[in-house]
Amino acid sequence: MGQVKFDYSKTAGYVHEHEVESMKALTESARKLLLSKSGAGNDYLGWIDLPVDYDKEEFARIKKAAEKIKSDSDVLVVIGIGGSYLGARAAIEFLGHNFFNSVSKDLRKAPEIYFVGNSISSNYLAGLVDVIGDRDFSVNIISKSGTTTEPAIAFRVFKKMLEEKYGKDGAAKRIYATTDKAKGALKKLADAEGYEEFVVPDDVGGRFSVLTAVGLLSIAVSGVDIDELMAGAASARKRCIENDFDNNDAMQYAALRNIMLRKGKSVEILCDYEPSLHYTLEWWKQLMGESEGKDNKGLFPASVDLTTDLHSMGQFIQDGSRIMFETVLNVEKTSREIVIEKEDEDLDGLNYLAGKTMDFVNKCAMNGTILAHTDGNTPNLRVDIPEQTPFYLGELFYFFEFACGLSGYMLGVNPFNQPGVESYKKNMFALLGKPGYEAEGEELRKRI
Ligand SMILES: O=P(O)(O)OC[C@H]1O[C@H](O)[C@H](O)[C@@H](O)[C@@H]1O
Repeated sequence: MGQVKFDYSKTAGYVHEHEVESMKALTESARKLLLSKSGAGNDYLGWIDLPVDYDKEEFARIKKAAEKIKSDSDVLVVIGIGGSYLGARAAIEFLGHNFFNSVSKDLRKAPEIYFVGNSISSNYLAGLVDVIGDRDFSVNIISKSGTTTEPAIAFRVFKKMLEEKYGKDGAAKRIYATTDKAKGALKKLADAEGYEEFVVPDDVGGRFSVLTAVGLLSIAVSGVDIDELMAGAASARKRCIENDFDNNDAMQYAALRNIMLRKGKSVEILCDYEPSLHYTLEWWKQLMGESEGKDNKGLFPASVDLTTDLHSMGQFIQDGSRIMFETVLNVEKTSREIVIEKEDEDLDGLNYLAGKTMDFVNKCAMNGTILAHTDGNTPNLRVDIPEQTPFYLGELFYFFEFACGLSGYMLGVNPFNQPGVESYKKNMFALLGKPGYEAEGEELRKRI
């Protein structure tokens, strides 16, 4: 069986072995800090042991709830933002049909799944109401804090819609609340209304929560084997915590990221060659961005979908400001093959590809691009994913989480807080006239 692997061999002309060598001690001390739970943000390290130490009773309840939703709903509405949304969406897109919500139910074998409460767009929300129409649906409202504005607004709308359709009691049986075990407005509401509740553990921050009920319920509804997902994460965990640097992909990746930053590369672009990985990149951006972007430091995490964006951003990556490096997610074996056929008249000039698979073409594009960008002084790292299966996705999630924790400590920041996110919220509340923010509101309005 393969495994998710990290490869930095293509940086050979740019990063020297002695530079990697000199990072080993720092990477090892960051790992010690993580595993001994003695570093900054050590209240939020529950994700480290999660794959082997999770609430089995709740896990079984998640599976049961998923079966119920599958049996009584045509649509599942998942309400959440940031860490309460991106992991589930990443997993469902990585593992599901590329046109998950559009294919027939026979192919999908699950309800349609839509994400909402991740913006404040009334247009988007109203559109989703149209999509549901008069069909049966359920709601999974997810908020660790239980007080985030975007999901709270969306929940009001879908809660009312459910209550009008099924009555208060019927609606309560279709609402699943994933939140803190004790505090927050959502917890209070869920208790009062009698919703089925799932817990976001205190010591797992939002962006590290995909393998808790936050991600697992909707992932299970989509038909994914969540035991396999956890097994993959457990297998990556073992390597991350036990192996030495030379056999430790997460340590090597963390080291290479920090070498790049120190050499003046301030942007890391994560690249995929499969549209179904788009949200994996989005999940990664929150993970890295919120963990490292603080104290005026950090790599800016960006992403491109390839080859799509080679026709838009490719010019800049090849030839623009030399501020970035790339990390390519390489799916080694495609889930579905298409062979390019021969045509009698070669009008489009493609007969030289006859008999080749589309994936062969995709891989040639990838390898050619890696070399071209490297030659253009955009160094390339690569993460190899054997196949798009739950097991390997579990490995991938854990690999990135562990590397993120290491990399943040090597940078000298607390990777597990996000104080900067509060500034916009404060201004928004002040402008909205939220009680308690009156004076700030007056000041801000003068500046608009
Ligand atoms: O789950 P919630 O408490 O609603 O939080 C959702 C998201 O919003 C916040 O503003 C944080 O910056 C994120 O880290 C978090 O994932």
